Amino acid sequence: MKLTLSSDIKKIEELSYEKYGIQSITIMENAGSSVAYEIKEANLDTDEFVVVSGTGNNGGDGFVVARHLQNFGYKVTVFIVGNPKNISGDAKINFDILKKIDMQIENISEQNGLIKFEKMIKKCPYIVDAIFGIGIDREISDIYIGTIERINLYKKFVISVDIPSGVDSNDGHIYGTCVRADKTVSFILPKIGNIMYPGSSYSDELIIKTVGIPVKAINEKKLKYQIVTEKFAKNFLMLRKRDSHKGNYGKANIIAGSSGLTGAAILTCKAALRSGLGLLKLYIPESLNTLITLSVPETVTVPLHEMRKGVIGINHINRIVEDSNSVNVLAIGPGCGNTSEISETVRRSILDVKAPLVIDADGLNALSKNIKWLLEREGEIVLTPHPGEMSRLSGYSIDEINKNPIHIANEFAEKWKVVLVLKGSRTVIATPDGSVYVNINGNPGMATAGSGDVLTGIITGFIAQGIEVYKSAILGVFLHGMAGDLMAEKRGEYGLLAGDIVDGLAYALKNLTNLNEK
Ligand SMILES: NC(=O)C1=CN([C@@H]2O[C@H](COP(=O)(O)OP(=O)(O)OC[C@H]3O[C@@H](n4cnc5c(N)ncnc54)[C@H](O)[C@@H]3O)[C@@H](O)[C@H]2O)[C@H](O)CC1
Ligand SMILES: [K+]
Repeated sequence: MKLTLSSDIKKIEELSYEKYGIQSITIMENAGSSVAYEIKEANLDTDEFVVVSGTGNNGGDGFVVARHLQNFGYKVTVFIVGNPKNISGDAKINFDILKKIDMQIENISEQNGLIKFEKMIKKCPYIVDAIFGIGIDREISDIYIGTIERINLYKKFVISVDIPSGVDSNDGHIYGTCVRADKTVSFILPKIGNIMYPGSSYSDELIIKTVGIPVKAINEKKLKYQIVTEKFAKNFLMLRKRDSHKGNYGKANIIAGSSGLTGAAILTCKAALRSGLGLLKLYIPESLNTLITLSVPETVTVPLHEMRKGVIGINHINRIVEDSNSVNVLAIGPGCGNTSEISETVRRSILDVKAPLVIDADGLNALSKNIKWLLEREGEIVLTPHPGEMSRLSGYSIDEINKNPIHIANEFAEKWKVVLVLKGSRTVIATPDGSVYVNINGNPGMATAGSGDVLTGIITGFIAQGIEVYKSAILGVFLHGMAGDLMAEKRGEYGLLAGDIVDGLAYALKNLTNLNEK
């Protein structure tokens, strides 16, 4: 499902009005009535509702909701917040209708308005939040703060129009305070602020309603962001033919692990194997070889003589590069340690390995000191940073990255021509052509040591099988989250281990392939 900026929505609405002859008042009517029907069908334990309207078009939607609720037999009181003189356009038309049908209208901004409002919502804690929609553009102040804080204090049920008031629809940040909604009815397509944190956490449920905008208008607007859904991801899976053999499922080389960090190598290999690839080769310091072969017997290991204990010496790089030019993918980084050897291995792989690369963890830390190596890269490459690694790669602070991961991932992927998997509560996959995919499954239990190693393994495994690189990244992130959700269902989030995600992968893949067979 596509994801929008407020400018995208405005462009789509403009196209609909100017090119396709749709009347904006019709869209407002459809928007407001869709919210009213959502309330009616929820069969809430009330026959009374309070509608809180701002003075913009979100407020206009609220006026339409009020009229439809009255028609459904609800007792409705409308509270305006802001100066009613600012109400204009379609909102004004609907405001004037309310006055003509003797709707109970109060003005919170008037003397004692807030006291009246508080008294009302104590009696009737069922509220429609139509204060701000995609038009909010600054910190919330004075009377609006008082209104929103009272809504959150006394509410029994709040339904937000388009987006909870206080969320920035373009990046999900909060303008100081925000309505906490039980439901949000958004229109046409979800906004980034509906999906990204913290905005996404201000509504328990999100419903998207088409409100009469022609599909032609939506398709005419090139939208670069989209949500990863099961329907979207499962199409990337390769079906396994009955008469196949392991050669059909590709080969991957992995450089991972060093003394004290073998767990990362084990998790990455197990995850790659669980993804269904044919043959996996792990380059490992020879002193760690026994441990690895006991832990992951399905992996072919290449024990390499160590110049320094527990580290792969640079004397092996030519062999690794040569080997890797005859496999489907090379992954570097999990548990490699921050050494000059790994840095040289990353450099040579970027420059000389034409097969797709997956670089994670310590491989990223090496790259971040020499980002210009990417300019000499010929083959495809996937980078899988968490915000800390992304900060070192991009120069943005971790706070900036967490505030706007979509924009920063998009900018970096286009600039450096990489597939970027920016991990987080909403993992973002950005591609060199400027497309951005937001994954919305997964759970906080997955924020655990080794979870990133598992993701690297999954993505590597899918590339090995011949799935396009960007699709492998999307499918890998989706399945990683699906596996984590399946295992959290069984074991809870607190006790979730990265190894559980590896176990969950098999079930997640089974579920997804069953869906494909239907
Ligand atoms: N015809 C249409 O455009 C339709 C829009 N839909 C709904 O309209 C909202 C967008 O409206 P809204 O969010 O109210 O934005 P506006 O620009 O109309 O008005 C906002 C109003 O508030 C002022 N403002 C912004 N931030 C603040 C603040 N922090 N404090 C105080 N005041 C603030 C701003 O200056 C404007 O004056 C959209 O979400 C839909 O719900 C219909 O659904 C479809 C038709
Ligand atoms: K709202």
